[in-house]
Amino acid sequence: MAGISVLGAGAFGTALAISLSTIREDVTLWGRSPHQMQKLSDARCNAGRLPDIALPNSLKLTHDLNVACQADIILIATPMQSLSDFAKTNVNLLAGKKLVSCCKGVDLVTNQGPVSLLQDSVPNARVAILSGPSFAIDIARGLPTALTIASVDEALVAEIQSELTTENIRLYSSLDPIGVEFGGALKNVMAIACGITIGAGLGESARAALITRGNIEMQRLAVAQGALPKTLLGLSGFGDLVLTCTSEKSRNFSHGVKLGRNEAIDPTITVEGVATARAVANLAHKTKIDMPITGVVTNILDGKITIKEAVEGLLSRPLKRE
Ligand SMILES: NC(=O)C1=CN([C@@H]2O[C@H](COP(=O)(O)OP(=O)(O)OC[C@H]3O[C@@H](n4cnc5c(N)ncnc54)[C@H](O)[C@@H]3O)[C@@H](O)[C@H]2O)C=CC1
Ligand SMILES: O=C(CO)COP(=O)(O)O
Repeated sequence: MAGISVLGAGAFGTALAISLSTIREDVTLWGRSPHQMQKLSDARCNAGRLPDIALPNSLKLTHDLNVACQADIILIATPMQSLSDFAKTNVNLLAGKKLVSCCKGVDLVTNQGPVSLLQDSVPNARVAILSGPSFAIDIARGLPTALTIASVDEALVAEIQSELTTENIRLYSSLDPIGVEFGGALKNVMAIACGITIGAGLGESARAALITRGNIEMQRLAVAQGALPKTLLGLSGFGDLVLTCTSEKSRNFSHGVKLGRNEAIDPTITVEGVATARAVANLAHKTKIDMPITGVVTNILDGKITIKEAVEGLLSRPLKRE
Protein backbone atom coordinates (compact mmCIF):
# COMPACT_ATOMS: atom_id res chain seq x y z
CA MET A 1 0.00 0.00 0.00
CA ALA A 2 1.35 3.45 -0.78
CA GLY A 3 0.88 6.06 1.87
CA ILE A 4 2.31 7.11 5.19
CA SER A 5 1.52 5.81 8.65
CA VAL A 6 2.42 7.48 11.91
CA LEU A 7 2.76 5.08 14.84
CA GLY A 8 2.09 6.65 18.22
CA ALA A 9 -0.92 8.91 18.70
CA GLY A 10 0.69 11.21 21.25
CA ALA A 11 1.37 14.91 20.78
CA PHE A 12 4.08 14.60 18.15
CA GLY A 13 2.63 11.71 16.16
CA THR A 14 -0.74 13.42 15.96
CA ALA A 15 0.82 16.75 14.95
CA LEU A 16 2.86 15.14 12.17
CA ALA A 17 -0.20 13.26 10.90
CA ILE A 18 -2.19 16.51 10.84
CA SER A 19 0.49 18.37 8.90
CA LEU A 20 1.00 15.53 6.41
CA SER A 21 -2.74 15.42 5.84
CA THR A 22 -2.64 19.00 4.55
CA ILE A 23 -0.87 17.78 1.43
CA ARG A 24 -1.97 14.18 0.99
CA GLU A 25 -4.96 11.94 1.58
CA ASP A 26 -3.19 8.68 2.37
CA VAL A 27 -2.11 9.29 5.97
CA THR A 28 -2.96 6.91 8.81
CA LEU A 29 -2.44 7.55 12.52
CA TRP A 30 -2.06 4.46 14.73
CA GLY A 31 -2.45 4.37 18.52
CA ARG A 32 -2.21 1.27 20.68
CA SER A 33 -5.35 1.89 22.73
CA PRO A 34 -8.65 1.03 20.98
CA HIS A 35 -10.49 3.17 23.53
CA GLN A 36 -8.28 6.23 22.92
CA MET A 37 -8.48 5.84 19.16
CA GLN A 38 -12.27 5.61 19.35
CA LYS A 39 -12.29 8.85 21.36
CA LEU A 40 -10.11 10.53 18.71
CA SER A 41 -12.40 9.22 16.03
CA ASP A 42 -15.59 10.41 17.76
CA ALA A 43 -14.23 13.88 18.56
CA ARG A 44 -12.00 14.22 15.45
CA CYS A 45 -9.55 15.75 17.92
CA ASN A 46 -6.74 14.47 20.20
CA ALA A 47 -8.14 16.39 23.15
CA GLY A 48 -5.62 14.97 25.64
CA ARG A 49 -2.58 16.15 23.69
CA LEU A 50 -3.62 18.81 21.19
CA PRO A 51 -6.88 20.32 22.45
CA ASP A 52 -8.90 22.47 20.02
CA ILE A 53 -7.00 21.20 16.97
CA ALA A 54 -9.29 19.41 14.52
CA LEU A 55 -8.09 16.26 12.82
CA PRO A 56 -8.33 16.64 9.04
CA ASN A 57 -11.19 14.68 7.46
CA SER A 58 -8.85 12.62 5.31
CA LEU A 59 -6.72 11.39 8.25
CA LYS A 60 -7.43 7.70 8.92
CA LEU A 61 -7.30 6.47 12.52
CA THR A 62 -6.65 2.90 13.58
CA HIS A 63 -5.57 0.76 16.52
CA ASP A 64 -4.77 -2.12 14.16
CA LEU A 65 -1.02 -2.22 13.60
CA ASN A 66 -1.41 -4.67 10.71
CA VAL A 67 -3.37 -2.03 8.84
CA ALA A 68 -0.98 0.79 9.69
CA CYS A 69 2.11 -1.19 8.72
CA GLN A 70 0.88 -1.70 5.19
CA ALA A 71 2.00 1.86 4.41
CA ASP A 72 5.10 2.50 2.35
CA ILE A 73 6.66 4.93 4.85
CA ILE A 74 6.27 4.44 8.60
CA LEU A 75 6.98 7.19 11.12
CA ILE A 76 7.51 6.05 14.72
CA ALA A 77 6.62 8.60 17.40
CA THR A 78 6.63 6.64 20.65
CA PRO A 79 8.69 7.71 23.66
CA MET A 80 12.32 6.60 23.32
CA GLN A 81 12.26 4.18 26.24
CA SER A 82 9.35 2.29 24.59
CA LEU A 83 11.03 2.00 21.21
CA SER A 84 13.07 -1.13 21.83
CA ASP A 85 10.13 -3.20 23.12
CA PHE A 86 7.88 -1.81 20.42
CA ALA A 87 10.34 -2.74 17.67
CA LYS A 88 11.00 -6.21 19.05
CA THR A 89 7.33 -7.01 19.63
CA ASN A 90 6.36 -5.92 16.14
CA VAL A 91 9.47 -6.93 14.26
CA ASN A 92 7.57 -8.99 11.69
CA LEU A 93 5.41 -6.03 10.72
CA LEU A 94 8.32 -3.59 10.56
CA ALA A 95 10.93 -5.76 8.80
CA GLY A 96 12.00 -4.48 5.40
CA LYS A 97 10.05 -1.20 5.80
CA LYS A 98 11.11 2.42 5.40
CA LEU A 99 11.13 3.57 9.02
CA VAL A 100 11.46 7.16 10.18
CA SER A 101 12.19 7.59 13.88
CA CYS A 102 10.72 10.71 15.44
CA CYS A 103 12.00 9.89 18.94
CA LYS A 104 14.51 12.04 20.82
CA GLY A 105 16.50 10.09 23.35
CA VAL A 106 19.04 7.42 24.18
CA ASP A 107 17.92 3.95 25.24
CA LEU A 108 18.74 3.20 28.87
CA VAL A 109 19.55 -0.46 28.30
CA THR A 110 21.67 -0.35 25.15
CA ASN A 111 22.78 3.34 25.27
CA GLN A 112 21.79 3.53 21.60
CA GLY A 113 19.97 6.31 19.81
CA PRO A 114 16.79 5.44 17.86
CA VAL A 115 18.44 4.90 14.48
CA SER A 116 21.04 2.39 15.60
CA LEU A 117 18.48 0.72 17.84
CA LEU A 118 16.02 0.25 14.96
CA GLN A 119 18.78 -0.88 12.63
CA ASP A 120 19.85 -3.54 15.12
CA SER A 121 16.35 -4.73 15.99
CA VAL A 122 14.49 -4.71 12.67
CA PRO A 123 16.00 -6.82 9.86
CA ASN A 124 16.29 -5.14 6.46
CA ALA A 125 14.58 -1.96 7.59
CA ARG A 126 15.70 1.23 5.86
CA VAL A 127 15.97 3.67 8.75
CA ALA A 128 15.93 7.47 8.84
CA ILE A 129 15.45 10.03 11.60
CA LEU A 130 13.36 13.19 11.68
CA SER A 131 14.49 15.76 14.22
CA GLY A 132 14.88 19.47 14.83
CA PRO A 133 13.21 22.38 16.58
CA SER A 134 9.46 21.81 16.53
CA PHE A 135 6.86 21.79 19.25
CA ALA A 136 3.99 19.48 18.38
CA ILE A 137 1.49 22.25 18.99
CA ASP A 138 3.31 24.55 16.53
CA ILE A 139 3.25 21.90 13.80
CA ALA A 140 -0.39 21.09 14.50
CA ARG A 141 -1.36 24.77 14.25
CA GLY A 142 0.31 25.04 10.86
CA LEU A 143 3.11 27.33 12.05
CA PRO A 144 6.33 27.22 9.98
CA THR A 145 9.06 24.79 11.04
CA ALA A 146 12.37 23.56 9.60
CA LEU A 147 13.62 20.08 10.48
CA THR A 148 16.33 17.64 9.45
CA ILE A 149 15.79 14.22 7.87
CA ALA A 150 18.86 12.00 8.10
CA SER A 151 20.00 8.53 7.09
CA VAL A 152 23.11 6.90 5.70
CA ASP A 153 20.86 5.71 2.87
CA GLU A 154 21.09 8.62 0.41
CA ALA A 155 18.24 7.46 -1.80
CA LEU A 156 15.96 7.05 1.23
CA VAL A 157 16.77 10.54 2.51
CA ALA A 158 15.97 12.08 -0.87
CA GLU A 159 12.68 10.20 -1.11
CA ILE A 160 11.57 10.97 2.43
CA GLN A 161 12.63 14.60 2.23
CA SER A 162 10.24 15.02 -0.63
CA GLU A 163 7.43 12.82 0.78
CA LEU A 164 7.35 14.44 4.24
CA THR A 165 7.68 18.07 3.20
CA THR A 166 4.38 19.81 3.93
CA GLU A 167 2.94 23.31 3.86
CA ASN A 168 4.54 24.08 7.23
CA ILE A 169 7.42 21.59 7.49
CA ARG A 170 10.54 22.40 5.48
CA LEU A 171 13.02 19.53 5.51
CA TYR A 172 16.78 19.72 5.19
CA SER A 173 18.57 16.46 4.40
CA SER A 174 21.60 14.99 6.15
CA LEU A 175 23.67 11.84 5.77
CA ASP A 176 24.70 11.95 9.44
CA PRO A 177 22.02 10.13 11.46
CA ILE A 178 24.37 9.70 14.41
CA GLY A 179 24.81 13.46 14.74
CA VAL A 180 21.08 14.00 14.37
CA GLU A 181 20.05 11.36 16.88
CA PHE A 182 22.54 12.47 19.52
CA GLY A 183 21.73 16.16 18.99
CA GLY A 184 18.01 15.54 19.52
CA ALA A 185 18.62 13.37 22.57
CA LEU A 186 21.21 15.50 24.33
CA LYS A 187 19.41 18.81 23.94
CA ASN A 188 16.76 17.44 26.31
CA VAL A 189 19.38 16.92 29.03
CA MET A 190 20.66 20.47 28.53
CA ALA A 191 17.07 21.77 28.67
CA ILE A 192 16.60 20.15 32.08
CA ALA A 193 19.84 21.82 33.21
CA CYS A 194 18.62 25.20 31.92
CA GLY A 195 15.22 24.71 33.55
CA ILE A 196 16.87 23.96 36.90
CA THR A 197 18.97 27.11 36.50
CA ILE A 198 15.98 29.34 35.81
CA GLY A 199 13.79 27.62 38.43
CA ALA A 200 16.45 28.03 41.10
CA GLY A 201 16.82 31.73 40.24
CA LEU A 202 20.41 31.46 39.00
CA GLY A 203 19.73 33.80 36.10
CA GLU A 204 19.77 34.07 32.34
CA SER A 205 23.52 34.61 32.10
CA ALA A 206 24.01 31.17 33.65
CA ARG A 207 21.51 29.74 31.18
CA ALA A 208 23.40 31.21 28.21
CA ALA A 209 26.61 29.67 29.55
CA LEU A 210 24.89 26.29 29.88
CA ILE A 211 23.50 26.43 26.35
CA THR A 212 26.94 27.24 24.95
CA ARG A 213 28.93 24.75 27.00
CA GLY A 214 26.10 22.25 26.59
CA ASN A 215 26.46 22.45 22.84
CA ILE A 216 30.20 21.70 23.15
CA GLU A 217 29.39 18.77 25.42
CA MET A 218 26.81 17.43 22.96
CA GLN A 219 29.33 17.70 20.17
CA ARG A 220 32.03 15.92 22.18
CA LEU A 221 29.90 12.84 22.80
CA ALA A 222 28.30 12.76 19.36
CA VAL A 223 31.64 13.06 17.54
CA ALA A 224 33.07 10.24 19.68
CA GLN A 225 30.12 8.15 18.47
CA GLY A 226 30.94 8.96 14.84
CA ALA A 227 28.97 12.16 14.18
CA LEU A 228 30.15 15.10 12.10
CA PRO A 229 30.80 18.18 14.29
CA LYS A 230 28.79 20.45 11.97
CA THR A 231 25.63 18.42 12.48
CA LEU A 232 25.57 19.52 16.11
CA LEU A 233 25.47 23.13 14.90
CA GLY A 234 22.47 22.46 12.66
CA LEU A 235 18.72 22.36 13.20
CA SER A 236 18.73 19.06 15.09
CA GLY A 237 21.57 20.20 17.34
CA PHE A 238 21.96 23.90 18.08
CA GLY A 239 18.52 24.73 16.67
CA ASP A 240 16.64 22.36 18.94
CA LEU A 241 18.93 23.15 21.86
CA VAL A 242 18.02 26.83 21.68
CA LEU A 243 14.28 26.14 21.33
CA THR A 244 14.12 23.64 24.16
CA CYS A 245 16.34 25.55 26.59
CA THR A 246 14.42 28.79 26.24
CA SER A 247 10.73 27.86 26.12
CA GLU A 248 8.32 26.91 28.85
CA LYS A 249 6.45 24.94 26.17
CA SER A 250 9.27 22.39 26.50
CA ARG A 251 8.47 19.57 28.89
CA ASN A 252 12.17 19.04 29.57
CA PHE A 253 12.79 22.70 30.39
CA SER A 254 9.63 22.86 32.53
CA HIS A 255 10.66 19.69 34.36
CA GLY A 256 13.96 21.38 35.22
CA VAL A 257 12.16 24.54 36.37
CA LYS A 258 10.06 22.45 38.75
CA LEU A 259 13.16 20.72 40.10
CA GLY A 260 14.82 24.12 40.57
CA ARG A 261 11.79 25.37 42.50
CA ASN A 262 11.41 22.13 44.45
CA GLU A 263 7.90 21.67 43.07
CA ALA A 264 6.05 18.38 42.54
CA ILE A 265 6.67 16.53 39.26
CA ASP A 266 3.86 14.99 37.18
CA PRO A 267 5.13 11.47 36.35
CA THR A 268 2.65 11.01 33.48
CA ILE A 269 4.32 13.64 31.28
CA THR A 270 6.86 12.41 28.70
CA VAL A 271 10.18 14.01 29.72
CA GLU A 272 12.76 12.26 27.57
CA GLY A 273 15.78 13.96 29.14
CA VAL A 274 15.41 12.15 32.46
CA ALA A 275 16.16 8.64 31.22
CA THR A 276 18.46 9.99 28.52
CA ALA A 277 20.64 11.83 31.07
CA ARG A 278 21.23 8.52 32.85
CA ALA A 279 21.88 6.65 29.60
CA VAL A 280 24.28 9.33 28.38
CA ALA A 281 26.11 9.54 31.70
CA ASN A 282 26.62 5.78 31.44
CA LEU A 283 27.79 5.99 27.82
CA ALA A 284 30.15 8.88 28.66
CA HIS A 285 31.60 6.88 31.54
CA LYS A 286 32.13 3.80 29.32
CA THR A 287 33.70 5.82 26.51
CA LYS A 288 35.66 8.17 28.82
CA ILE A 289 34.06 11.34 27.47
CA ASP A 290 33.93 14.35 29.78
CA MET A 291 30.24 15.33 30.21
CA PRO A 292 30.13 17.62 33.27
CA ILE A 293 26.65 19.09 32.68
CA THR A 294 25.08 15.70 32.00
CA GLY A 295 26.81 14.33 35.10
CA VAL A 296 25.41 17.10 37.26
CA VAL A 297 21.88 16.70 35.85
CA THR A 298 21.99 12.95 36.50
CA ASN A 299 23.19 13.47 40.06
CA ILE A 300 20.43 16.00 40.75
CA LEU A 301 17.78 13.69 39.24
CA ASP A 302 19.07 10.84 41.38
CA GLY A 303 19.03 13.02 44.50
CA LYS A 304 22.78 12.61 44.97
CA ILE A 305 23.61 16.32 45.06
CA THR A 306 21.77 19.56 45.74
CA ILE A 307 21.55 22.36 43.19
CA LYS A 308 23.93 24.44 45.33
CA GLU A 309 26.48 21.61 45.25
CA ALA A 310 25.97 21.25 41.49
CA VAL A 311 26.78 24.92 40.89
CA GLU A 312 29.80 24.77 43.17
CA GLY A 313 30.99 21.64 41.39
CA LEU A 314 30.70 23.18 37.93
CA LEU A 315 32.34 26.48 38.94
CA SER A 316 35.26 24.84 40.74
CA ARG A 317 36.35 22.66 37.82
CA PRO A 318 39.95 23.27 36.72
CA LEU A 319 40.29 26.41 34.61
CA LYS A 320 40.78 25.72 30.89
CA ARG A 321 40.83 27.27 27.44
CA GLU A 322 37.53 27.81 25.65
N1 LIG B 1 5.80 16.81 21.70
C1 LIG B 1 6.72 17.43 20.97
O1 LIG B 1 6.66 18.67 20.83
C2 LIG B 1 7.80 16.66 20.28
C3 LIG B 1 8.09 15.34 20.62
N2 LIG B 1 9.12 14.70 19.99
C4 LIG B 1 9.48 13.35 20.38
O2 LIG B 1 8.44 12.46 20.02
C5 LIG B 1 8.44 11.32 20.90
C6 LIG B 1 7.03 11.14 21.42
O3 LIG B 1 6.70 12.30 22.17
P1 LIG B 1 5.24 12.85 22.35
O4 LIG B 1 4.37 12.44 21.23
O5 LIG B 1 5.35 14.29 22.63
O6 LIG B 1 4.81 12.08 23.68
P2 LIG B 1 3.35 11.82 24.21
O7 LIG B 1 3.50 11.47 25.64
O8 LIG B 1 2.44 12.92 23.85
O9 LIG B 1 2.87 10.54 23.37
C7 LIG B 1 3.53 9.31 23.39
C8 LIG B 1 2.59 8.30 22.78
O10 LIG B 1 3.27 7.07 22.66
C9 LIG B 1 2.40 6.05 23.11
N3 LIG B 1 3.20 4.94 23.59
C10 LIG B 1 3.94 4.85 24.71
N4 LIG B 1 4.51 3.65 24.79
C11 LIG B 1 4.11 2.96 23.70
C12 LIG B 1 4.37 1.66 23.21
N5 LIG B 1 5.14 0.81 23.89
N6 LIG B 1 3.77 1.27 22.07
C13 LIG B 1 3.00 2.10 21.40
N7 LIG B 1 2.72 3.36 21.79
C14 LIG B 1 3.28 3.78 22.93
C15 LIG B 1 1.57 6.69 24.21
O11 LIG B 1 0.36 5.98 24.41
C16 LIG B 1 1.34 8.07 23.64
O12 LIG B 1 0.22 8.11 22.82
C17 LIG B 1 9.47 11.65 22.01
O13 LIG B 1 10.67 10.98 21.77
C18 LIG B 1 9.66 13.16 21.88
O14 LIG B 1 10.93 13.60 22.28
C19 LIG B 1 9.84 15.28 19.02
C20 LIG B 1 9.58 16.57 18.63
C21 LIG B 1 8.55 17.35 19.24
O1 LIG C 1 11.65 18.24 21.03
C1 LIG C 1 10.91 19.18 21.25
C2 LIG C 1 10.99 20.45 20.51
O2 LIG C 1 11.82 20.34 19.40
C3 LIG C 1 9.92 19.08 22.34
O3 LIG C 1 10.58 19.29 23.53
P1 LIG C 1 10.02 18.68 24.89
O4 LIG C 1 10.01 17.19 24.75
O5 LIG C 1 10.96 19.18 25.93
O6 LIG C 1 8.63 19.25 25.09
